[in-house]
Amino acid sequence: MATIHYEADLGLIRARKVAILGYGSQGHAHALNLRDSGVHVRVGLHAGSASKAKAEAQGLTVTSPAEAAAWADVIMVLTPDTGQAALYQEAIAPHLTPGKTLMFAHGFNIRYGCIEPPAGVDVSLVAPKSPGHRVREVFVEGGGTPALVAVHQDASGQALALALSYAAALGLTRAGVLETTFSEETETDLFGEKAVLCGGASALVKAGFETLVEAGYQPEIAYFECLHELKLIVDLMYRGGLSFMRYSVSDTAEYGDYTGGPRLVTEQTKAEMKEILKEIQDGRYATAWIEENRTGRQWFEAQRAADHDHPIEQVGRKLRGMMPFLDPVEAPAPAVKA
Ligand SMILES: NC(=O)C1=CN([C@@H]2O[C@H](COP(=O)(O)OP(=O)(O)OC[C@H]3O[C@@H](n4cnc5c(N)ncnc54)[C@H](OP(=O)(O)O)[C@@H]3O)[C@@H](O)[C@H]2O)C=CC1
Ligand SMILES: CC[C@](O)(C(C)=O)C(=O)O
Ligand SMILES: [Mg+2]
Ligand SMILES: [Mg+2]
Repeated sequence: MATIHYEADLGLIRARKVAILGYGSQGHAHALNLRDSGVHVRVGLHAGSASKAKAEAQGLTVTSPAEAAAWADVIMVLTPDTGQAALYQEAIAPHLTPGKTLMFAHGFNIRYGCIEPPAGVDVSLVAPKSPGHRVREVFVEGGGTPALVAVHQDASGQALALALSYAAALGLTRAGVLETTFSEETETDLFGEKAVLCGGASALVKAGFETLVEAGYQPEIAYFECLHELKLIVDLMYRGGLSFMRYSVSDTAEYGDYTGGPRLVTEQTKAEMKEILKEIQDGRYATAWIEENRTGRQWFEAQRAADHDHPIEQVGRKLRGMMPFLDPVEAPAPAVKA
């Protein structure tokens, strides 16, 4: 049974100075939620950072990552995973004196041995099971998102209590903070995003859309059927599990669920999921991703560019533009053209 924390002593984190390195999806949410919970926060950003103006506009103090790391008792690393090892060497390690705490929102660099902190510091992880923008929005609404907590090094004997206090300041204990290890967090997170949440879901949505459009149906209908309505269906699962979704949809849809699902997600699909998990566990997947970044991310940027103007994206932009109540947003244009 998982150990789940719903309470923590906020006083511990309020008594520390916290540096948030990075101000992207997670960084802005952590910095703002901590600040609103009465914690002393500074943001560390590299020279020329596009995020700097946003952080300053929110009233946050922004310095270089090295200055923030030198100032802080707790250093939370919220920059992209594959750049963290270099940032650690340049800006964090020189200031990681005994008694400080190094924190992550994902265990990648510790799990795969890219960062090896010195003895004498605490190393922990608070990993929201949520995109950063929701971590902020749900906190502002008075709720919280679930999260995982893990300790890699406990020099002070207080590493878990401090990480839980940090999580509470983010609102995460309102939903539950599950104790885990860096390995379990890293491997399950990489598996979930690759096989189900991002890889699996977007491939399913695109294949459904393409099947309908190639058969001559209108792209607008295919968009609503395969992308827009998926959110509404997942919302039912989110609130009441698969059973409530099946209760809310028609019996005809439920019959389609039982007859269609197993034809698409077959034993072969599950065998591929197991292979994906094995590659994550033995480090092949992490090595490939680190190498892709080291060699300039050409393949990655080409995938991003190709999907940016996929027909489902073109028709989606037009339809969302007619529904301002959805609060439509545009992702930045890809760095390269398709
Ligand atoms: N995205 C999510 O919701 C989740 C992310 N995580 C983890 O959180 C961490 C951060 O990911 P995410 O929030 O997606 O990252 P983003 O890509 O959204 O943001 C990265 C931020 O880091 C800044 N940055 C880049 N390089 C440097 C540097 N050298 N020094 C200082 N700042 C830098 C960027 O600035 P600029 O853009 O101005 O260059 C940007 O503000 C990762 O470990 C990730 O695995 C965990 C759970 C969910
Ligand atoms: C599902 C993707 C994620 O793991 C997350 C939002 O939890 C990420 O790395 O962004
Ligand atoms: Mg995740
Ligand atoms: Mg992830």
